[in-house]
Amino acid sequence: MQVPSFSLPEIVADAHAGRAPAGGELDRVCREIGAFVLTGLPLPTGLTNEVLGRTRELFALPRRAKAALVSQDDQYVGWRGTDGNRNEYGYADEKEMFHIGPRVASTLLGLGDRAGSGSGAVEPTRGHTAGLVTAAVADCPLWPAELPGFVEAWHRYYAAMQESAARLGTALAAALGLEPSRWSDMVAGNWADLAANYYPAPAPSGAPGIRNAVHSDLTLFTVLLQDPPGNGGLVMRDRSGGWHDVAPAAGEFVVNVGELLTYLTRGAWWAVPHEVRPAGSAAAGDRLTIPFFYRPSDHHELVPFEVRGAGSVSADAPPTDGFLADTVLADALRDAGPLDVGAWVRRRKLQQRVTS
Ligand SMILES: O=C(O)CCC(=O)C(=O)O
Ligand SMILES: [Fe+2]
Repeated sequence: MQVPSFSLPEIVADAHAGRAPAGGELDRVCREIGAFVLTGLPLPTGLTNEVLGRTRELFALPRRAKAALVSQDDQYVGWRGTDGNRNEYGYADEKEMFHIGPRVASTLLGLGDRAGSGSGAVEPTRGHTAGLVTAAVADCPLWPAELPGFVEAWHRYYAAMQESAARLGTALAAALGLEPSRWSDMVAGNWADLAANYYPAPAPSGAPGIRNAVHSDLTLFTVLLQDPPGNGGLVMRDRSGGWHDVAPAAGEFVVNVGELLTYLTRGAWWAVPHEVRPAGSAAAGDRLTIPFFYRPSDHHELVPFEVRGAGSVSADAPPTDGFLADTVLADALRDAGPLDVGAWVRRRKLQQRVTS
């Protein structure tokens, strides 16, 4: 099964015209599947290939250079390796990661001053990028100073993702029937993170392991770029238990609903559990993906929306099969009271950590 596809300019135009985006389909898909393909993002020509290529250069650095990018203070940013390391949910995945956001790298916001300003692609002028790498590296030691092209591409891609997410937010708010300011106030000064997952080709001997164990994201939504061909393997589980393939394709992004939207809609929208299945064999090669994790700053207070179907799933209903999204659903229904995003995320991470 494939997930549905939406054109960003079309669903935004619907929202601006006061129509239900895609004739109500966007809302239905977010309730039932929690994932869709998105096209028509405002990206300058060549930027996705540039960011993918530069990110491959990062993972190709000698291990010692990458180890210098491990954060001492915050295990969720910087570089993390494969050797038996557990991911933030406590699972051992076969992947390396690099993760960064404005809470540790304030220069990421420097190119974002056009956000929300128009319909064209986000492209900083030369004057904007001059001195950027120097400023970024001086500001945050997690940037690889030996790869200026990486630092610049990540800033440009971050700005384009912020603009894309702002536009998508307009359409999602319309799909939920929210006042536009209710959404825009929530994401003003957001702490979206940009990350990369690198899954090496499996060893020629031995069974390939799971690449990214099942989880749902602690975001409002995530916008994922998959390296085409990338070798696939990503699957999403809809609310009724069906698994959907989301194969990489040029010009396509995968959007998945995150647990913050399940919480805010009190269960109406589905934070889709997903995983990256093992590569069939070493011949399948490696895989690179770049997720943009969109969430408000830790200081934002979560106040659930009044939307159709909110809370209509009973808190007493037993979890269907123990997937993580069932837990957040029960939490959302229990009405946890005022909670800021930072406290919510810390609580979710503790709940998700596996011990074996
Ligand atoms: O690499 C992928 O395809 C999925 C990545 C993912 O789910 C994540 O980083 O949260
Ligand atoms: Fe994910």
